[in-house]
Amino acid sequence: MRGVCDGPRMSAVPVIVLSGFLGAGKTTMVNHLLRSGARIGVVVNDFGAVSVDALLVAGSVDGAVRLGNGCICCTADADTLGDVLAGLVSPSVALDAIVVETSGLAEPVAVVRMITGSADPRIGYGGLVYVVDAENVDALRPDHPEIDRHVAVADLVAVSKVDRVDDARRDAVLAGVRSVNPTAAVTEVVDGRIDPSLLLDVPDRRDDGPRQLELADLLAADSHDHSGHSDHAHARYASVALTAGGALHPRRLAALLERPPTGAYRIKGVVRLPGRRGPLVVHAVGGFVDVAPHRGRSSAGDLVVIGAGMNTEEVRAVLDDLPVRDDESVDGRAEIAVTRYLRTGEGR
Ligand SMILES: Nc1nc2c(ncn2[C@@H]2O[C@H](COP(=O)(O)OP(=O)(O)OP(=O)(O)O)[C@@H](O)[C@H]2O)c(=O)[nH]1
Repeated sequence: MRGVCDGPRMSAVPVIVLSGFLGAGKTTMVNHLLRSGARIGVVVNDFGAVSVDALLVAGSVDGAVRLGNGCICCTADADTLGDVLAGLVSPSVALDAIVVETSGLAEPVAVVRMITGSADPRIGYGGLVYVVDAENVDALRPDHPEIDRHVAVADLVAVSKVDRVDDARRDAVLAGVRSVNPTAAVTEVVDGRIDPSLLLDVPDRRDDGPRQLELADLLAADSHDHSGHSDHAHARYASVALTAGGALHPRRLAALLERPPTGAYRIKGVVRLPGRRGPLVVHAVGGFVDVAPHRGRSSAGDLVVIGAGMNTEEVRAVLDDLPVRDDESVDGRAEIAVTRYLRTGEGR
């Protein structure tokens, strides 16, 4: 899958918002992502309070801001979040993704709006991940209606602590999530072990040459001690790819990007449109679409849908229907369905 979107605009750093009620398992998941080999910036959006999470996440280095593997951890309140993000997306920091962990009490939608509304081309939207605590969610719901409200707007719901409930309870929680949000990607996690590839492009840095033992290595070694539930770790993660030699139909492509299939979390690709000279990089999370001219070397024609709980046959059918058919003519105005998502000044 790597190499599909190697163009410069894909250097827009995806900013993932990670939310969930107090104690749901957000920090545990952040720690797991930090072990993935990707360079991840962690922003703890604690609205002013000194954050215990920041210390936990960075705990192995005495609360230092820059982690040994190049990851960065910092705190930001609503007013400073934009500034913090602007600093983190600078090319010199070279992050693969940023995770903004909102405090359990914060309103994640406000953070999402800030990211999707950002005019900074280096900031991309990486989706809203909401952690639901399988063990405690039923007891919390009556007094905390915001839980269902947040589940309803999430792009991915991670149901945590499934190791602490029986199958019937787990299924009931999953059904409850689906009733509130029928289209989100939904996955179960134990000890935060979500597949990082579901959320971000994990680079293969094995060829980076000799290097010192870093924090990520130590954390990875440590994680092996807790791998009793590894069967769950990659459960339900799926990707479906289309390799198309020719152009895709702009309206059908736009429909896919704007209304991703049930269970899809993100869609990315390098595509051609009929009559348009250069290929385009497309990227969508939760119906938030980003399009840019493709200037990288990888050839156009690949599109990947990544999700959890998808009906992969249905997704395959949607993808197979995208290429312009031989007997089909596409009028020149159709491409606006996709190119309207080009940011200003990007060759609309
Ligand atoms: N058994 C079990 N425990 C878990 C799991 N995920 C997290 N925990 C534990 O639950 C507790 C809370 O996890 P955190 O990751 O700190 O939760 P949080 O959402 O960051 O909490 P706040 O920052 O207080 O909002 C910790 O003791 C974790 O070890 C899981 O899947 N299974």
